[in-house]
Amino acid sequence: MKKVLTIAGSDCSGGAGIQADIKTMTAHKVYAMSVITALTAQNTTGVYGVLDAGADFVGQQMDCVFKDIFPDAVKIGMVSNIETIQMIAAKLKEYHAKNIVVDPVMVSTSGCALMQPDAMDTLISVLLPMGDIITPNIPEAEKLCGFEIKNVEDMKKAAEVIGRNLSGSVLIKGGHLTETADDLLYHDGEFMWYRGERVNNPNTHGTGCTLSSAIASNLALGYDMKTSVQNAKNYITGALKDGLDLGEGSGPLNHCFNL
Ligand SMILES: Nc1ncnc2c1ncn2[C@@H]1O[C@H](COP(=O)(O)OP(=O)(O)O)[C@@H](O)[C@H]1O
Ligand SMILES: Cc1ncc(COP(=O)(O)O)c(N)n1
Repeated sequence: MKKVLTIAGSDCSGGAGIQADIKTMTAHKVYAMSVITALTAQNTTGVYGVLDAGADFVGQQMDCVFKDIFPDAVKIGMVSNIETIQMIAAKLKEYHAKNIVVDPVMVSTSGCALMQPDAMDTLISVLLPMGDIITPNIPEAEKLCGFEIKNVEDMKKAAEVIGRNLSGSVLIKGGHLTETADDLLYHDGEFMWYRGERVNNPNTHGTGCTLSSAIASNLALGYDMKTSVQNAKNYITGALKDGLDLGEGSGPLNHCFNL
């Protein structure tokens, strides 16, 4: 069985973070492991509290995982502070982790900050360059490239600017555009569009976490980058189309729609 590790924050309401990641990985029939960076008290309406696990304890969890059940792929989500980011980067290097997917989580779908503002530079300079692929949404890509993204042309420019200093691929997710849900991959100097049917579903809590975990699962299963992104895109579209409607705010997806 292939094994995938998520390094992310816990979402007690089960729609995003570690919980979304484990459900997605399980639906892909890979063995899921988790290193928890922070506990969040959140639900579909907002994030009400964050309790950091602390860099040392994150490092200890990573030691336990990598020394025993070595993952075939690693997905990184919410990492809220500088020390934790540095610890994760050091451990990924120490253990020669492979198939690294970095989702630069900054703000939740409900609009709450999940990363301390002063951690941005460390994320950009230390963690993003370690990714085989990074998966910013449009607001995150805007922060990374420094200009506004209003249309698909801007997405291309942003992908090129963000990818310039990285050896891995950049996937800019188009979920925040209003007409389409097309994602753009910048891979080995080439652009590739993943055209997605825009699903009329306001319940998008955890879409980014789910997509990045689906990519990591596909990489672990041995698919190449382009195929992994396509398979993950098909999975997220299916999970959205299933139309689960839970909670008062932007609800979670049905991760098990295909089982
Ligand atoms: N309404 C929608 N219909 C179809 N796909 C969507 C929709 N909203 C988001 N997606 C897809 O979900 C994935 C996550 O994108 P996005 O919501 O932009 O990320 P994030 O959750 O990080 O903000 C992308 O593949 C995006 O195209
Ligand atoms: C612990 C945690 N991690 C990440 C997100 C972002 O979720 P989304 O996938 O909707 O951007 C979240 N709301 N909570």
